[in-house]
Amino acid sequence: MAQLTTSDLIAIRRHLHEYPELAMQEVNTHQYLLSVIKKFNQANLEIRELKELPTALLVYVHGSDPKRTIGYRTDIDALPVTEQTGLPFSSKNPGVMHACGHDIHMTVALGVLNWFSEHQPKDNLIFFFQPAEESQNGGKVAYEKGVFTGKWRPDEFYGLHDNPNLPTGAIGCRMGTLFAGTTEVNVDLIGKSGHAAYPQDANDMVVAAAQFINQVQTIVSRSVNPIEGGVITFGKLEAGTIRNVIAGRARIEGTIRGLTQKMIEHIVMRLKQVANGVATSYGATVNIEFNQGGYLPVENNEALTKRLIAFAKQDPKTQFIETQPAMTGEDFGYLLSKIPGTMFWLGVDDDSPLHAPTLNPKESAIPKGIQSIIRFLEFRQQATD
Ligand SMILES: CC(=O)N[C@@H](CCC[C@H](N)C(=O)O)C(=O)O
Repeated sequence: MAQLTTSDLIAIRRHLHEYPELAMQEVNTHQYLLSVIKKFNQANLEIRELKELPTALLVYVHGSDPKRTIGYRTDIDALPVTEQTGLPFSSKNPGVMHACGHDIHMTVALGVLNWFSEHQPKDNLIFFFQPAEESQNGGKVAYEKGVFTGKWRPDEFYGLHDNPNLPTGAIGCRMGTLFAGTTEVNVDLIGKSGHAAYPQDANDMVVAAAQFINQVQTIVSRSVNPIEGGVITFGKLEAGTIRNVIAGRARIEGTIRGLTQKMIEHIVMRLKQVANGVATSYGATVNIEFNQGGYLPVENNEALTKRLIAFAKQDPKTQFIETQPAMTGEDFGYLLSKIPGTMFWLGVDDDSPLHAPTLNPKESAIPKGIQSIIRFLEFRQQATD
C-alpha cells in the first residue's frame, strides 16, 4: 500500500470506532492494526508483538542516519459506555464505545507511521500502540515488563490526546504539567441488613454512603487551596438489592485528581479521615483501597516541549493554542516520568465532552493532526541536540 488517502484514514477510523474493546481486551483492535500496518512498505519497518502484553504492538522505523530514537505513543482501548451518537458507524460492541477518542489517536498514529514507511526518516522512530489507558495502566505495565530496553528505548517520547474544546486540528500544549495525576478509590461500607420496617434492628449503609459522599464534598471546597485545585468524583455507587430490605453494604468507586503528587496525597489523607469518621459515627466497618498505578501527573519535559511549541507557533499550517493544565488523567504520565517527552492535545471540536456517550470528534482533525505531527518530527530531526 502506498500513501494512505484521507478517505482510507476515515475508513480506518470508522472501523476502529465500530469495534471498540476495553482495557487489556483489545484483541481484535490489535489484529486490525497489525493487518493495516502489514500493508505498508515494510522496507524499514520492524514489527514487534509481545507475549507479555499481547494486545500491545510496537513498530520500529529504521532511520537513514539516526542521531536519536523518537517514540510516538497512541492508546488503543475504549470505555464501558453505551454509544448514543446515532452515527451509522456506531459501536457494534454493546456497552463499549470509543468515548475518549482513542480511535482518532490510533488513526493519527497509523497515518504518521504510513508516511514514514514511505519516506524514510533520518532518526529511528518507535510507534507504541498501547493497551489499557483508561484503566490498568498499560504504559506502566509495558515499562515494567522491560518493553523499552535496548534499541526499543526511545530517547524521547511524544503522544497526543484529542480535545473537543479546541478547534479542529489545532495543537494545544503547555510547558510543565499538562494533565493531573489520578488515584482510583474504592470504599466499602459494611453495616447490617434488615427489614425496611425495622430500621432499629439494622445498620443502613445507604444512609452512611449518602453521608460519606456529602462530607467528601467539603474536602475540595474546604481543605484544598483553591488556586491549586483538586477533584474527587464518585462515578459508581452500589448498595442494596430491593426497596424493602435495608442495605447492609455499600460500595462507592471514584477517582481523585490533583496536579501534583503532594495534592493527591493530601486528598487521600482527608478522604481516609472522612471515611473513618463516617464509619465510626454510623457504627459501620469501612475498607478503603487506593490505586494510583501509572497515572502520575503528565509532566512535559522543558527542552522538548519548548521545541514542540516553537515548531507549532512558526508552522503556518498548524494552529497552536496554549492550554491550561487539565484534570484529565493519562498513564503517559508514567512513561514521561521515565523517558523525557511531551504530551499535547489535538483539537476535535465537539459539543460533547470526553467520556460522553454522544462524543463525535470531527474527523477532519485526523489529516490535520497527521500533517502537523509529520512536520514536527521532520523539524525535530533537523536539530543537532
Ligand atoms: C484521558 C482520560 O480520560 N483518561 C482517564 C484516565 C483514567 C485514570 C484512572 N483509571 C482513574 O479513573 O483515576 C481519565 O479518566 O482521566
